Amino acid sequence: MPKLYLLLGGNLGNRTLYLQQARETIATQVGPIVQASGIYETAAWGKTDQPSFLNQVLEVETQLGPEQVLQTINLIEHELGRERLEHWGSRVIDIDILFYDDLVQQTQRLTIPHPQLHLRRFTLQPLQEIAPNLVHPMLQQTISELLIRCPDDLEVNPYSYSSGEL
Ligand SMILES: Nc1ncnc2c1ncn2[C@@H]1O[C@H](COP(=O)(O)OP(=O)(O)OP(=O)(O)O)[C@@H](O)[C@H]1O
Ligand SMILES: Nc1nc2c(c(=O)[nH]1)N=C(CO)CN2
Repeated sequence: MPKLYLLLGGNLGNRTLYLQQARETIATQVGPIVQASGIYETAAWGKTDQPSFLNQVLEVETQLGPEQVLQTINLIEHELGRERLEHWGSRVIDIDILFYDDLVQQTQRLTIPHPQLHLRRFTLQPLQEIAPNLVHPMLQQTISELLIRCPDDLEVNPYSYSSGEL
């Protein structure tokens, strides 16, 4: 079954509760979560004048194709109250597709692997926890290697491990 890596993030409201609700909905609508990283508190990247985020990475087994995954996670974001206000702005929940097996796809709607994952410590740190030896299919480097070379030095701190348990 295809293996999918998702990044969850949010910096508004009850951040742990939104992550928990996202995990529960993903498990029923996308597929079983086979690994979950701990939850990290991370300084806002890109647009820095906003509250810090909680981020977590999930490995999910799914029978959905990539476009169906995108449709489903957009619906979950909508159900949980996500409003698209501004690019890189504050949000209650954001769900990004990081990898879908070894697929490389660039269309207007969907880019896999996520085009900026190698530039974002808030993504690489939780990803490294559950998939250190995963090889990026375009960059041909492992997640551990990408993390060492990541130019971003924003703070990424462990926040909660118990909530990351399955
Ligand atoms: N790998 C991907 N995962 C999720 N959405 C993607 C991906 N590639 C392209 N998209 C497109 O991006 C849109 C969502 O953009 P969104 O508003 O979440 O961007 P953002 O979270 O502000 O920024 P970023 O994508 O840089 O994290 C989706 O509707 C989708 O069509
Ligand atoms: N720390 C952190 N910063 C961000 C995040 C995020 O999830 N975590 N998401 C963004 C838009 O996708 C922009 N900036």
